[in-house]
Amino acid sequence: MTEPDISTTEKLRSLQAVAHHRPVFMGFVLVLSLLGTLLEGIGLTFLFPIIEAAQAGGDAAQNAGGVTGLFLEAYLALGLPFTLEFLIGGLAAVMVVRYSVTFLSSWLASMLTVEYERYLRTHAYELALGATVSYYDDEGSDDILNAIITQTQYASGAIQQILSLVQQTLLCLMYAAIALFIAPALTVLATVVFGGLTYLIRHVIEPGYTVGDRVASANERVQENVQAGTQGIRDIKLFGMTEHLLEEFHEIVDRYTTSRIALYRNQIAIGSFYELSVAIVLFGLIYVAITYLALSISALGVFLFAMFRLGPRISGLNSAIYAIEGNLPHLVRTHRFVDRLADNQEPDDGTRPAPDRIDTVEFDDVSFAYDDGEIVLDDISLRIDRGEFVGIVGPSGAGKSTIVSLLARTYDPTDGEIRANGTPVEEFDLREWRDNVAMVRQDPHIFNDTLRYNLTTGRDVPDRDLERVSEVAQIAHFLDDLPASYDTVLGDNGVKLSGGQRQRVALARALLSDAELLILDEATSDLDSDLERRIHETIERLGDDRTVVAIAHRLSTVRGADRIYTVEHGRITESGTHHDLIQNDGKYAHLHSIQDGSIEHA
Ligand SMILES: Nc1ncnc2c1ncn2[C@@H]1O[C@H](COP(=O)(O)OP(=O)(O)OP(=O)(O)O)[C@@H](O)[C@H]1O
Repeated sequence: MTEPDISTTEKLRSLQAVAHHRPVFMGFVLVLSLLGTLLEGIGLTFLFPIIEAAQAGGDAAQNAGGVTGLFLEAYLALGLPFTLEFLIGGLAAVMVVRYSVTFLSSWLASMLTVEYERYLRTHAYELALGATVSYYDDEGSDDILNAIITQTQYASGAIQQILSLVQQTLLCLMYAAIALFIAPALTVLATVVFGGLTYLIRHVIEPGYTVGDRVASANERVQENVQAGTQGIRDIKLFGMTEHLLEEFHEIVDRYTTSRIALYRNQIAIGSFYELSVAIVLFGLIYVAITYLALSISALGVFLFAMFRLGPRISGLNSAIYAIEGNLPHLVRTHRFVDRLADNQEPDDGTRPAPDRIDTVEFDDVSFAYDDGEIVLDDISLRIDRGEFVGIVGPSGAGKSTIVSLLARTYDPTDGEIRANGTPVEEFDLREWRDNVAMVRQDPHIFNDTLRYNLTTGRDVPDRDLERVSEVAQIAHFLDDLPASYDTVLGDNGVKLSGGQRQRVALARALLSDAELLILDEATSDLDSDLERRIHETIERLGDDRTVVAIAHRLSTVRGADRIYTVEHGRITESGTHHDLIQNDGKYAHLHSIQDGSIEHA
């Protein structure tokens, strides 16, 4: 899926969202950074009394004016001798605290980063599980997977970079303030030169977010390609698509690699070029300071030291900004994705408890169109009573599966109403309603877990219930062939089972749920007719409490139904028992005659 361009407002909104995540924790890290900066400043100004003490032969107190005077007062207050040894000791103590504080703030910042990644992933996954099926139809599950697994990882990197940016900015401001205090004119000159260099570099090198956006979109495509390759491996092999897929993969991975290298190269280039420039500029400043300004040795020492420390910080600042820009596209995409998920949540406005017993289900003039707007169901009206076996037949694409999707509320009607016991189904709590509906699809999902897990979906179920449904769904027939019986792992999407065995597992799973409505959407199509007939007979014998709706192309599947609806082009064109419909001599009779082989078909 192509993403629209990222606007500045969107970037700011994303950064704001990051800043609002755990604001107290973040505030604490920032306070620690500020403390680290102050301690660095104190450490730096320690150079004043140290140089002066060195010049005075060990005792700085003789000459204690200005900054040194402040240190003298502090030492007197603490009852410490104001000598070179104690000054160096003091500086060492300040540095120990300073670097301990920096360690703590960096550690907490990395904790925040990882924690933000966990938050983003969990939040996105929760929303993804609650999103509508039509959202999945539009977005594609591979994009959703990529957004949750990969994009969140890059996106969370932004939090650490933002904190590092703040740290670097504070340090820069502190060095600049000290330098300004010592030599205002020289500092202004240095600021102009450094500012000019920053401007130049940022206009010569491609912006971080442009390269970052290329990385993000290449990354998405890598994921799509690999997913197609792994999930569709059988068709890929059978249709000789390996080469084409690999060719595409190489192309995208090349783009990903070049963009990522460019991002790192630019980041390093900014750093290196800046450090070189700073070194050269500093020599110029030293020359100006010595030749034209009458600075004391201690002031000159501190000024130069501040400048030497400032240079790499400004370079670090630029790199941090570039890195943030590189990660911004991931962050913005992740936030967009989360917003889209939030906008596409399944409705939860139904407040009534769903009925424990469903006596009737009615479709009243129900029409439906998917997102593309084309009418798929047109004025469908039908009725299903408790204990009935209802069949739905019709040509491919007629709308049969859509009818039962509406019943399970995977989608809601565009027009008309579906009622259960006279109440519109939208008024029921969605989850409770779905507990009433057990659907078995033609191609059910089998979890890469044991047969037992696939039947119970993780619930505690007594063995006798397992055996009961296994008998009905004819699982017992192949159970002995499985090496560990119910505890056999069935492989990725049940790869170790045949199509018909997969269908039987899904059928048993549905029967075990004891839902009021059992919906079979081509659920036994992969079984031979004899096995299918036996399963259907057993299901029909389960009693009057079991309401069954079965969609089938093979008409023998629904031959025994209490009522059969024929659907054509989204409309119900006839209904009745098998006998009625044969008498009616309409579409059903026609399909029946084809399947019986009594007429030739083109
Ligand atoms: N998720 C979807 N988004 C858009 N259109 C869809 C979607 N699912 C189905 N359709 C369209 O709706 C129409 C009815 O599809 P449906 O699956 O209900 O038919 P069906 O009678 O069950 O077909 P089949 O017997 O082949 O399974 C088809 O034209 C199909 O292309």
